[in-house]
Amino acid sequence: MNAKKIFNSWIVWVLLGAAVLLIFLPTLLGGNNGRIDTSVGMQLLKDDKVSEAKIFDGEQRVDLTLKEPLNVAGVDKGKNVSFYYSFPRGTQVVDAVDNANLTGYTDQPVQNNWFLSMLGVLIPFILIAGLFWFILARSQGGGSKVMQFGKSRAKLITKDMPQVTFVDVAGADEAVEELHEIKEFLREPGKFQAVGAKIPKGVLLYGPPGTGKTLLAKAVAGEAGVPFYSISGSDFVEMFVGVGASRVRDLFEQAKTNSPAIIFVDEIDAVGRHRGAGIGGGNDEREQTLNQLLVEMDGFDATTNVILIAATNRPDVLDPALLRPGRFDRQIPVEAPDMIGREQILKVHAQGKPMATNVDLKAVAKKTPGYTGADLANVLNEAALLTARSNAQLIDDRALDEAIDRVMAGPQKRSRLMKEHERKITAYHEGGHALVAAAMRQTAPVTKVTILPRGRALGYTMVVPDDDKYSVTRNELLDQMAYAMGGRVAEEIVFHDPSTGASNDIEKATATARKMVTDYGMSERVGAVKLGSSSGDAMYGQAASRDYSDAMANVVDEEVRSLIDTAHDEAYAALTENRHVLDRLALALLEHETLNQKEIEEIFHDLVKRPEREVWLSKDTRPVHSEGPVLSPKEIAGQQQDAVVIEKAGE
Ligand SMILES: Nc1ncnc2c1ncn2[C@@H]1O[C@H](COP(=O)(O)OP(=O)(O)OP(=O)(O)O)[C@@H](O)[C@H]1O
Ligand SMILES: [Zn+2]
Repeated sequence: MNAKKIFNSWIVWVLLGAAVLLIFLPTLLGGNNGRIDTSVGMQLLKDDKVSEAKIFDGEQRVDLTLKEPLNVAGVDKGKNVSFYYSFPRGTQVVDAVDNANLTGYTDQPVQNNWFLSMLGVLIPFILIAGLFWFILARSQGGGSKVMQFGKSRAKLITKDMPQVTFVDVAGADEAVEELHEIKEFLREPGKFQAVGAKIPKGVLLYGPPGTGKTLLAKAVAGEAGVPFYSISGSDFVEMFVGVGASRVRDLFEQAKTNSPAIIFVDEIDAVGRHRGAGIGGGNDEREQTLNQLLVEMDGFDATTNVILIAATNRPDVLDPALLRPGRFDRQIPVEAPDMIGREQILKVHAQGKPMATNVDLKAVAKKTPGYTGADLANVLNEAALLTARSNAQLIDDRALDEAIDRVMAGPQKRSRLMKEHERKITAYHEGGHALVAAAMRQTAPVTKVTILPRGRALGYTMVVPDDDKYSVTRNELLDQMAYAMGGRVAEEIVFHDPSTGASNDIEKATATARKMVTDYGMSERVGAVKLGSSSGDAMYGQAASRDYSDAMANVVDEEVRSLIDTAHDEAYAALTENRHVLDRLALALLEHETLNQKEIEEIFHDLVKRPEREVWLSKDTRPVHSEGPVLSPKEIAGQQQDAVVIEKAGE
């Protein structure tokens, strides 16, 4: 921990001061409490000025209460009547007290309230200890807000003149298009003001992490050539009330004096959460910050020329007040890129990286479904690192393949020596996934199987569709569940002793089954009903709320179980029917560790596919309607061409 930082913080000094004060307080107070000289005390007793006396044997102290207020020399106590003095050991003092004419007299032997005096000494130390504990806890909690407190705010608010432009943002054309207008406005506000056009005050970019939200915001500033002020929502959330709000004020002031400008607030959900939500109800500080933000936004007028861009992965938890017209009324989704987008992003990041001539970025894009811009940038960087490490000059396919796996699952664990039996289990497990996937009717081809451990996985099987998919059908989901169970079922069939390696598969299959029942309306017994709300604030530990009865919960559980059971049966059937293929695959895996799509297809040449499933009916009283869909114009055109070809062939 950085001690210097701690002592920079005034709050620490204040607390330390308080503790020191407390240590010396008893002494200081003692002086004021009317300590008098022994001789004076004895004289007072003699002069019959004392009404009550208390002797504390242990402390060798006598407390006196006088009959009337007295200004004793050296002790200006005004109207006080309580004094005490210390006495030397001996009977002298006791005699003096005895001889005096007192209304009350107590002799307290050695009892001397040690507990209380100990407490007086201990409390300051407890305070100091508590203080340090507090600092430690804070700094470990990742926030270390105490330490930042005294720091200049300018460091949290960064000003930048970004050089990036829209060209650097690939595969996010819709978002870029929306932002073009903002750029135009910042460049030529007069043009918009002249026709009375209202420009949005705030733009909200939302989407998964790493999709380029920050990059987009910077690109707007870069294109318009205006300063870019950025701060993260989590920086606002200070422990001291009022700091966040004043920081917001600062930020807007800075931006306004340098307008036109862009203010970028990352992770706005940290301040912009629905008020009164989260653990323990509201958080005053956060609310104040949020309110200040709203006030500042409302204060924008047509001549302000400042645009607020915010980013979040959780638009669902934002306070509705933020989304009202005149605030973040423009909301732009920034999604993970599609295949073409991925290729474009790869092209952007491949600049300045020498590639082997046979490298096909389109193929890389195809192998990386679901990867975000940040992932792809990472893939190319990893590939470059691997190339440099092996002293090669050009990045080739092998480096790219390894980089893709690395980004997905972490580096290979070559050093991990697996026992032969464990490798065999893994080979059958992964073989089981691959075989069941290939035996299903609605599943994309298996493109890779490996038993090289990587990250936390012992191996993995990759099933990648030819095209991006935006929705999934019931049969496809059932297929997915079946091949998720495939690994576990293969272990069962071959070894009669399943391992723990399947826990992740089981978790995935169960999650799919539950969604089919509660979200997708794919269970006959439950029907097309949405159960529970998915807006549960998982980040704050709230589970999705359940808005159905216990009886319905039972039905859901039964349906989930039955779906899993069916998947288990299907995997079992596929694997037992093709046991010889499974053995062949396991053997190849044990020998080569990794198999590519071509090698897998060869092994599967005599694989028996599962039959199509029966037509699914949502209810018995809704029988199969035999008419299928119409042909699309494209299909009709295709058919006519076929007919022409057949005619030609028949000539
Ligand atoms: N569409 C894209 N085109 C080019 N590069 C991209 C794209 N998306 C992301 N990147 C790369 O990923 C990096 C991280 O992206 P960025 O920080 O903008 O993501 P983000 O959406 O703001 O993520 P977070 O939500 O985690 O803040 C960028 O600096 C850039 O190198
Ligand atoms: Zn598995």
